[in-house]
Amino acid sequence: MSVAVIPRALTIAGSDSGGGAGIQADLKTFQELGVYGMSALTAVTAQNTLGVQGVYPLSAEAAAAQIESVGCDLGVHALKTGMLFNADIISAVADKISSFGWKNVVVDPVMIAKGGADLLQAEAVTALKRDLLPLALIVTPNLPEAEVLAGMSIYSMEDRREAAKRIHDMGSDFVVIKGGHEEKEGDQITDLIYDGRVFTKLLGRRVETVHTHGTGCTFSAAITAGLAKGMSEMAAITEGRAFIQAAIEDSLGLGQGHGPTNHWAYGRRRQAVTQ
Ligand SMILES: Nc1ncnc2c1ncn2[C@@H]1O[C@H](COP(=O)(O)OP(=O)(O)OP(=O)(O)O)[C@@H](O)[C@H]1O
Ligand SMILES: Cc1ncc(CO)c(N)n1
Repeated sequence: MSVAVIPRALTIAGSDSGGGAGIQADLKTFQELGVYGMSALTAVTAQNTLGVQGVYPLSAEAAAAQIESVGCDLGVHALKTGMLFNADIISAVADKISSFGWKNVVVDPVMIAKGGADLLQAEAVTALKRDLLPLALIVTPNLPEAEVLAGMSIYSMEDRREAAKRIHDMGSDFVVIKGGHEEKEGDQITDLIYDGRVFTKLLGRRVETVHTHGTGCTFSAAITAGLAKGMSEMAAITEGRAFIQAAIEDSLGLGQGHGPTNHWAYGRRRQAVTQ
């Protein structure tokens, strides 16, 4: 009798005490998508729907030790990185990914929280580009992050394509430039995917809401879960988009500011369809 393999995914990211972003969002998403979740913490944040009240980074050694513990025992089918905060942590994370030889690597290049707090030190961008992007299978910048990585302003779809090409040249096989920060024009949001050959637009319905805390974390975690289950990159990205769309549409209305999305929504909708 064969024993079913349990898909396992690791998130290397910061803690959001409010539970809507960071490792909390990632682990909820992994769980909802049938993937066993593991975590390596890089920083603790005191955070809620109103903003970030404090950032307490861990040492690079602590981050590396957690990755080693997970990698040498439980095994990792796919991983994502989120908030990495400084260049030392980035280098330590990149070293561990290389030494384990992990290929299903999703890099969410988290830089600034929606309220404006720095989640990555400015001087760490060089380390991100030099050490981590060459190891990425998929990188998922939002528009401001794509501008920083590509070193250009983005106004048009043509600019987005140029930025995607530049970021692809840094070593990631797939680049997904997310459209959540688009100027509001019309009722659609475009995520642009580039695989080094073809541009694909993923169109989604724009939801008018303030509850978009942790959308990028949740989206990249859903993609990672798909990869851990053996899905192709495009299938994982497409399911990730459906997961975050449902999570935004059915948001929970918690907190006094930018509230979390609903990590149950996608699974509940699928259950409703099969009943
Ligand atoms: N109002 C919205 N309606 C529908 N989809 C949205 C909305 N806002 C964001 N999205 C989708 O959510 C995903 C994440 O995009 P976004 O640009 O918000 O990421 P982010 O800025 O990195 O998020 P965060 O920093 O809060 O984690 C993308 O697939 C995007 O299209
Ligand atoms: C810990 C953490 N990671 C990422 C984000 C970006 O949403 C956040 N707000 N907090």
